[in-house]
Amino acid sequence: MKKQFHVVGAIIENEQKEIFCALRGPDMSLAGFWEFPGGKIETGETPEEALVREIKEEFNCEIEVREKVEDTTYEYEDVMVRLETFKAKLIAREPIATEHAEVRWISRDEIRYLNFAPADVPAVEKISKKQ
Ligand SMILES: Nc1nc2c([nH]c(=O)n2[C@H]2C[C@H](O)[C@@H](COP(=O)(O)OP(=O)(O)OP(=O)(O)O)O2)c(=O)[nH]1
Repeated sequence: MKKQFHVVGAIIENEQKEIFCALRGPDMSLAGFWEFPGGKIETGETPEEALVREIKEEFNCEIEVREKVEDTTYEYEDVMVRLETFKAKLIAREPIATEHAEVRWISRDEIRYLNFAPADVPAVEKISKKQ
């Protein structure tokens, strides 16, 4: 059976209504794909706790987790990923890339043109339509 990961991703919106997107680097799995920042839930954590921890670890900032946007399971060639995405607000510091190749704030009109990881596509489509 394939390995299964339960992953959380944050849809962080700024005051200009742009969304924070991160590009996976060459040393990461799914290299070259854009994603919503986040990571794997550890044992004993709620999805919201995992998201706050991952964003602090990888982007050195604090978020507050808001409502859930999407819950999708995607079967990659070697792993199954269940990705839950949540809206989130920055409450302290600006996010900075420590592991990712690049980060960008993108408008909802433009977000569909980024090459997002396949598991993220339903969430990207959902937020692209909403203004
Ligand atoms: N963080 C995040 N991961 C995602 C998204 N979409 C998606 O398929 N993934 C996948 C990539 C990874 O296989 C896994 C998340 O793992 P992680 O962010 O903890 O990454 P990692 O570098 O520790 O994982 P890995 O390279 O060891 O596989 O979920 C997304 O929007 N955000």
